[in-house]
Amino acid sequence: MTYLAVSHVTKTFGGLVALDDCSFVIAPGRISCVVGPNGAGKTSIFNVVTGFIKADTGTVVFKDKDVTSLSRHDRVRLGIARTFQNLRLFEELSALDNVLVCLADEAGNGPLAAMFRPFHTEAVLKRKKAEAAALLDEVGLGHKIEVPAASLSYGQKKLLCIARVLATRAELILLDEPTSGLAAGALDAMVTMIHTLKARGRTLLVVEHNTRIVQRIADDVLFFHRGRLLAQGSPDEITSNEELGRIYFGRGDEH
Ligand SMILES: Nc1ncnc2c1ncn2[C@@H]1O[C@H](COP(=O)(O)OP(=O)(O)OP(=O)(O)O)[C@@H](O)[C@H]1O
Repeated sequence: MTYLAVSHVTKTFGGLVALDDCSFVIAPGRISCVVGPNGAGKTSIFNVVTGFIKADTGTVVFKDKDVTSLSRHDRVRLGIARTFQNLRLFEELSALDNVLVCLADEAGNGPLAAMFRPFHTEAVLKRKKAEAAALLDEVGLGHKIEVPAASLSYGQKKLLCIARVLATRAELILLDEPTSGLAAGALDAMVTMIHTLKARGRTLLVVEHNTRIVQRIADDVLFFHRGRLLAQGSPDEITSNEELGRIYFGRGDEH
């Protein structure tokens, strides 16, 4: 079975080539880190895989199904979900409600059911609240259920984003810079969370700038530069490649 296959994807914005004929395959159950200098195309490839942008050319296949023309919502239903660099939480809502809105709807629980079978709807809501609370517990936020997202620390907000992704029941999870901006303790909690997701059978694609974190979490690394996938290999293969090192560190960036 082809788990995830991106083939010949190109995306331009005006004259700028954000993705240039990118092809790669991801095996299930692994953690693949997407690395490269600023503007390399890392977020763009996430956007193409999750349906947030449409590629000019190329295809995306997930579990043998061509999802290239599916909407982002249909892709979530098939099991592809993501987080964002800028989090996109409902800041004024509680942690619980932030997760609740991401929980998949149960069949037969539409507005008509609410009108004619209110007790059923109430029971469904109760079940969903319990499920959302369990997910918050799983990411270590069980004690913050009623707290508005705005009151959480930055590290807790990032964990809340993970709970929201889990609520979609996705099996392929794309995390856009999950460790950026985190202090040591929160960073270790996120690394542990990423390993836990893998241990529970999830497949992860992770945009990660910090090479030390890449070494701690990655089974495979995809190295992007100027929209092109320059290399795919093990963390050791990629970090020991002098040419890639020059590209990555050549701008004096701190990684
Ligand atoms: N919606 C857009 N409109 C115009 N240009 C865009 C758009 N999205 C991305 N780009 C451009 O495409 C290129 C790749 O951007 P992308 O965000 O994918 O890079 P990145 O590797 O994620 O960078 P960073 O590490 O800085 O987040 C950049 O030059 C960026 O400015």
